Amino acid sequence: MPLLAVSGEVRSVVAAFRRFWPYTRGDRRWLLFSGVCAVVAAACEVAAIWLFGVITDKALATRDLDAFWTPALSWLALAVAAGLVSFGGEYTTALAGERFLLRLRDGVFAHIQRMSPDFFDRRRLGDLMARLTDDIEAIEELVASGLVQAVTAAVSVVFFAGAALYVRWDLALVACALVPLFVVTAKVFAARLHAAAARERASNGVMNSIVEEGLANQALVQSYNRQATEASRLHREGRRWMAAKMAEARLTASYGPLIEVLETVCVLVVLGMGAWELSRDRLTLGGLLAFAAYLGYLYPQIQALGRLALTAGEAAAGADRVLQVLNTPPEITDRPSARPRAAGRGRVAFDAVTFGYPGTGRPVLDGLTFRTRPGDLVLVTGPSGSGKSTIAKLLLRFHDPVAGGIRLDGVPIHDLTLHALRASVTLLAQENLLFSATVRDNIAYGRPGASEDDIVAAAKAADAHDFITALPQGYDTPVGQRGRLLSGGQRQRIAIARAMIRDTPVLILDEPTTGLDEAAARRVLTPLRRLMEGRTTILITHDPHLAPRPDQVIDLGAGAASLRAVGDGRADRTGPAAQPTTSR
Ligand SMILES: Nc1ncnc2c1ncn2[C@@H]1O[C@H](COP(=O)(O)OP(=O)(O)OP(=O)(O)O)[C@@H](O)[C@H]1O
Repeated sequence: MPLLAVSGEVRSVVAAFRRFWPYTRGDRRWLLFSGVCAVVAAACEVAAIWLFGVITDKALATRDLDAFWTPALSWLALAVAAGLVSFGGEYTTALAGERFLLRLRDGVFAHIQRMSPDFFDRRRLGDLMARLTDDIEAIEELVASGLVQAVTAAVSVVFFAGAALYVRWDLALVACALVPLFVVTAKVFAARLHAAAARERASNGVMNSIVEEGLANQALVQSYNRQATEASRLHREGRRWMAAKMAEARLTASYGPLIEVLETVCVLVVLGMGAWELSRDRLTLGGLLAFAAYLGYLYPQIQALGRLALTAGEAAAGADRVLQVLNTPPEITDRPSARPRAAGRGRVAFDAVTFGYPGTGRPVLDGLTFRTRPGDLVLVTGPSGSGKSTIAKLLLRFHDPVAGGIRLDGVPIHDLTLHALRASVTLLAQENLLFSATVRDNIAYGRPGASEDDIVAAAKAADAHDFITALPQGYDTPVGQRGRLLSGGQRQRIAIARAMIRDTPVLILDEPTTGLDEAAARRVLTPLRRLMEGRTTILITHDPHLAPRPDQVIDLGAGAASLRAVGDGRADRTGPAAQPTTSR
């Protein structure tokens, strides 16, 4: 922003500009077109003011009506032309701005989707959502429409100042001598506004989180009678947000009047000098009026530049928050040499895998080794917190082991692209979430483009077809937020159908009967067994009934992995602290 000297928030604005400018690619010609429109509109205004001076001197002062028509009609033509280019400029600015926003939101969302689930577990969803919506809009105000407004204001300043200089350079210099006052005022205000906006943005994120968490957990809130607590949490944060908003309002509200007083001082000084010149016959009345009109147009443009500096300060606060996300690299990425290999038959091998969650200092898995044949059933047991689900997260590469390696069909999993790896493994998690869509959409989520016959066949195999057809709209019934309009057992059977249609060689079942009562758990057993048929299955469970005849048992008891190979003894080794036990 031209009105700001180099300072903290200018660096922030420049950094944001540099980082986000590439997102304007494809729309720069529209931005350029908007800029050209702004120049033409400003030129039309300058010419119109000149015509106003001509009318005053040639028609009004001389009372000559004949001299009125030509400049008046020219003025009208200029007004129409200015109107048309203004429309074109504003429309293309909006178009470029909205397309910029679309691209930026897509880019940030794509980046966020590459983060491992741990990233989300450590952050508040509502805050991330605020970054993806409000904060991104603030950036648009800086980079796309902000830029066009800055160019418009800057060009207008040059034109009006040039015209004023042309009419009376000495008066114009006096008028311009007061401009630094505007600059200093804008700078002081922008710095303070940046700080207030940063508080406001952060508070907005927290408020969003409180609303999101409160609404997502309404059943818990109501059953624990905690409505008042939730309301007061929101109220407290709302007050903080209000205080920051009021600080912003105080600054913007006092900036306008202050600038107006400065402007009035400038205009009065110039008019005083003009009156002096007029009395000495060194200036015509039309000349003075045109000169005053140029100033009347010039100062608001300087004001607009100042205001843009304030907006830029606010936008930079939003940009900082988006940059925090964009500058966090995904923990797990494809190696350049990773290949999108086709899925094999599902041989899984863990070789001396050691892993601990970052910042916990203690390994959850310590030298875990096991191997499966295609189609094997591996039962993983152990007390709560012993690392059973961690095995699933490592196989899906939500995290990478600290030591040791994991192979799928003989290929180290980090030599596969994440897409290829995950296309070979299906996870049926403890808490099976459905999307807020229809039953059909939720099943088809397992394989986009699945045919109606495939969907029905998967639902039948999951023993879900009967209850689905009994629903009011059958396969078109909406399942509600997170599938909450269905029972736990029904949700689970739809999740089984979804896994069924995905049809991958490796399957991970993480406590698939958690949260189901005995009858519901029994009902999912048959479809679960159907799902496991012919796939390498890693079954994490406390319930041995789920897998009466496993090929291997991994017992992650009390910090030590004990591995029991059932059959041909493919279990090679256990964690260092454990002794392998082979049974049967
Ligand atoms: N994202 C994480 N960050 C830090 N620690 C974690 C994370 N996820 C799990 N842990 C810790 O790692 C340990 C193993 O967790 P894991 O979920 O694998 O246990 P589990 O055996 O599946 O437990 P449960 O039977 O209760 O589901 C736990 O002590 C847990 O606190």
